[in-house]
Amino acid sequence: MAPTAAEQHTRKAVGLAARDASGHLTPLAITRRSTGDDDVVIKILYCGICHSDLHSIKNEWKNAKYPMIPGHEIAGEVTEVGKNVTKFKTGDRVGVGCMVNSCQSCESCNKGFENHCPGIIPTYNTVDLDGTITYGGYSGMVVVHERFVVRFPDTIPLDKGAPLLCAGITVYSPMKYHGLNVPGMHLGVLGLGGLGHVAVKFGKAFGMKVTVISSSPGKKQEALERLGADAFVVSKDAEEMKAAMSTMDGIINTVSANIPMAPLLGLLKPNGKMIMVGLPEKPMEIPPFALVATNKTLAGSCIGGMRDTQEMLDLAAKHDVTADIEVIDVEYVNTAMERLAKADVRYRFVIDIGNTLDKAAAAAE
Ligand SMILES: NC(=O)c1ccc[n+]([C@@H]2O[C@H](COP(=O)([O-])OP(=O)(O)OC[C@H]3O[C@@H](n4cnc5c(N)ncnc54)[C@H](O)[C@@H]3O)[C@@H](O)[C@H]2O)c1
Ligand SMILES: [Zn+2]
Ligand SMILES: [Zn+2]
Repeated sequence: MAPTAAEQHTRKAVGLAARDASGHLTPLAITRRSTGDDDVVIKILYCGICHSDLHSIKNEWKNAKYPMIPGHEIAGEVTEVGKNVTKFKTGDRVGVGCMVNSCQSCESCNKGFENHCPGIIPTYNTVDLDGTITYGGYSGMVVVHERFVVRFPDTIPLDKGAPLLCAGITVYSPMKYHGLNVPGMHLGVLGLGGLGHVAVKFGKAFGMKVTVISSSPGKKQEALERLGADAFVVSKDAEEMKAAMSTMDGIINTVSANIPMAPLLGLLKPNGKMIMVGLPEKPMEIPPFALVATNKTLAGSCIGGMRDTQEMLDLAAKHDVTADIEVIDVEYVNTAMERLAKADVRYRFVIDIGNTLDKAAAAAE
């Protein structure tokens, strides 16, 4: 008789869980499934903090299941593989992003777009195919079907590489599929946070002209000097916005809050495209003329498929694209969340799980 889900989940692990919409994270003992034939067991060393983790633990998308262990920018090392696994072996440096399973047989899955599968299993806050709750990467280990594991190229450090698993693929995918990766094109990056700063780096890697559009004038110098952007427009500055009107071929909109859209759509050339990747809590108001008058496109984009995620990592290695990070201890995670809510991070917090989780868990006992 096949083992029940509970019988399969015998591997002890510890994670940082939110228990309610306060989002406060504290250690929680959990179990993960024992190694299935297609599974890769990963010792998690680093996990990035995505703004989606913050939206989720605070139940801003109204779908939280507590206790919730967030984290979908997972980097670590393989410690064991199931007997059917061919892509990975013990000791490999690997990553896991926003999903850990899908139906693996629908049209989307067959085309490599597991991110569009109606049966997608996100890395946390959902129920896996075996009926158990998924827990994310703010945790010591995870067991994942090999299809949803990617390999880090040797030159990408795991700490600076972890954010590529969500922030990287989320901006890379729309650039690829909306043709916003052409040398000489003018790309606007709206919002200079975790996603935005990686978009700037990919834009430059593709040979584009990149303009950051931000509400924070204080980020101008580092956007130009450190991240290599060509120009910086302060979205609250009417003169600067006017000067930049109708100049951009595309905009990747990474802003996590509701902001007026019409002036931003005005930055696009005729036929220009704005791709939404930010997920504010409330519906957006779009004045029809802002789109219709000069044939603009407003589109959305959700992470990316597994093949594209590996392609993105390989390209990142080739062009030396990694995240600018602040590595934190587990004890600091709640403070980091408060700072992320205030956009006070340059540009991604990454939790040093490997060196600090066990100590924090022991202290909490
Ligand atoms: N589409 C996807 O697949 C996908 C994947 C990952 C994240 N996301 C979403 O993308 C958004 C950004 O994620 P992130 O991790 O880069 O977050 P982040 O907090 O690092 O960056 C968000 C940026 O938005 C800016 N911002 C916030 N409020 C603003 C306001 N009122 N006016 C102007 N700018 C403002 C911040 O200054 C910051 O630069 C979040 O909503 C997240 O949930 C979507
Ligand atoms: Zn994310
Ligand atoms: Zn599918």
